[in-house]
Amino acid sequence: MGEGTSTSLTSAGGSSRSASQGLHASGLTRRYGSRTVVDDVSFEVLPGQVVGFLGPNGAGKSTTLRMLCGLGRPDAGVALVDGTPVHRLPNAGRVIGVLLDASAVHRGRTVQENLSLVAQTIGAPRHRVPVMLEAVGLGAVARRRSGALSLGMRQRLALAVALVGRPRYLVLDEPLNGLDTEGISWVKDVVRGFAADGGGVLVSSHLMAEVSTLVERVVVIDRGRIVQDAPLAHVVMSTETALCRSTDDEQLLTALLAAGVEARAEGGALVAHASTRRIGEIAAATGAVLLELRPTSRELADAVLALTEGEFRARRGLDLASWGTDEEHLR
Ligand SMILES: Nc1ncnc2c1ncn2[C@@H]1O[C@H](COP(=O)(O)OP(=O)(O)OP(=O)(O)O)[C@@H](O)[C@H]1O
Repeated sequence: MGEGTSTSLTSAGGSSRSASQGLHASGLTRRYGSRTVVDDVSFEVLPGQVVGFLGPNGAGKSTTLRMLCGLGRPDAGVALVDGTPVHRLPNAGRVIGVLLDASAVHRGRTVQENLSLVAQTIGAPRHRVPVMLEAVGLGAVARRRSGALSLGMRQRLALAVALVGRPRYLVLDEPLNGLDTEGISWVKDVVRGFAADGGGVLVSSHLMAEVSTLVERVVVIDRGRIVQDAPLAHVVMSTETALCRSTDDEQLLTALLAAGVEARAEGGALVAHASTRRIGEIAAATGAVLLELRPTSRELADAVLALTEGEFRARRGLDLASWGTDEEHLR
């Protein structure tokens, strides 16, 4: 693949894959004083995957991402990149593209200077700089001081920084913040294209609706511990609400209500607030023949809230609204 060609936004991922390939967090642990803020965290991001890293404020996402990129040393555990401990990589910037803090640019330097500095530091070819600036839509402001950029433009510059070395992996902390609708859709396309070319992406975001249209797997962290690591489809599958149809829905509805299950007829089926197992048992006891029984899906935000609810309950004064809505985060 030629450098600086029309494939400039794509990853350097290859088609052959060995068992050790991928980004692996293995038992990562970080303590601040007596507090363990990341506790024995393990998960992986394989080439070609886009994985969402989700959790409430203060859950330990950024701390984990920093360790994964080699920017923070764990107190225990190790971060592996294609089988090599990240801190042993001679030039991690060419392997992992990192967007951790879009405002971490030299505000007095121009957009072009900032990107050139990074390219020089990680040994990326000089011609990648103008190519990347054009690719992220900053070609026209290349000579503008970075401090004068809008938040959305800073995000684009940060993405250019992450991509300039044609890495195999991307680690993106809140890459959608500050972007308008077009910008969000553009970043998502970049991420999808990167993964389609064999790169692996780990992305953290509070914009659940956006995440749910981007990732194929979800890792949820709460109070420093992984509470879920599963395909998106599995995570959004509700364990509390199911849809069912039987040869006699009226009889089944009566039986469900009699058993104390909240249920209603809807669109030629029954929607019942119980597990599929419970509904199956009630149907069997009634002698109803089930034609269909499946869990319904729910919003990703609701699923993650359900997984991390204890945290919110524990924090007085901070209710579920502390997640905010997508709109609030976009403001
Ligand atoms: N340098 C530090 N010194 C002490 N505590 C820290 C430090 N950095 C982070 N923490 C604490 O570690 C915990 C995890 O923080 P972290 O930034 O990783 O969470 P997060 O999930 O990224 O949160 P957010 O969604 O708000 O960005 C928090 O309680 C935070 O206060």
